[in-house]
Amino acid sequence: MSTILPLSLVDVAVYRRGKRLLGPVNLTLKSDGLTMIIGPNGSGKTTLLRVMHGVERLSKGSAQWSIPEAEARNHQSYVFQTPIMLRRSVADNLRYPLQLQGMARGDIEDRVAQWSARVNLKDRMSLSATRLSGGEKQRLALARALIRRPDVLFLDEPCANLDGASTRDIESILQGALTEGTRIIMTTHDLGQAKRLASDAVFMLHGCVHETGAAESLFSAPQTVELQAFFRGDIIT
Ligand SMILES: Nc1ncnc2c1ncn2[C@@H]1O[C@H](COP(=O)(O)OP(=O)(O)OP(=O)(O)O)[C@@H](O)[C@H]1O
Repeated sequence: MSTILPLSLVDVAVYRRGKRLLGPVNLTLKSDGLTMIIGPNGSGKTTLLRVMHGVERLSKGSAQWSIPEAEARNHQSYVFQTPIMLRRSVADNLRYPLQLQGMARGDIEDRVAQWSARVNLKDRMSLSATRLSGGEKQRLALARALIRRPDVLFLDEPCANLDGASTRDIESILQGALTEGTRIIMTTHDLGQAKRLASDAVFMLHGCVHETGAAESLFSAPQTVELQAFFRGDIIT
């Protein structure tokens, strides 16, 4: 169970060059489960995720964890759509976040062995991470994010460029992390994935939270005509 949640966004807005990218957003994230952020292209999903992670400057409002933000940052990991690899071996990529934390060498090696097995990269450990396939890179990115045991994991479209088998691998790693109590907040364009993984969902439209709720009710009985249209696959303007 997370220690840094809930996260409260109060009247948050982000403007860039006079254009409103987000807001006003009022949203509270409770302490467990997987929140899926869905919505059409350009609706503000990534901006919302970045606001939550504290890497997007707010033009208005506040985003507050249950502990001071600087401290809360140490308990979060963020995985990008296109994984960024260190130009080093797979093993070194896994060691790196633990070295930054100042963990003892023996403990690092134990943790690295554990995670290389969990994400099925054991036989790739000495290979340069840049030579991995797309699916392997994303598994490594996830392992590198989870190896620190963050309270909260943010993921921006982690399966966007992956085939079915790789997507299944990623979802199974996420299910494992959820079972261990990691709080996950992610975006996806894949409604099937949203239904498979989400415990609650946030539907973004034109930079605002248009509808939100428990996944079960939101997917089976969307309340707004816009979300109904989105689920039908209509173009929403
Ligand atoms: N740094 C920026 N400066 C100006 N405009 C930006 C910036 N970042 C994003 N935008 C614009 O803000 C809007 C919201 O973008 P965002 O990436 O959050 O949407 P999204 O829902 O994640 O989109 P997609 O599904 O296409 O990834 C878009 O119109 C985008 O073009």
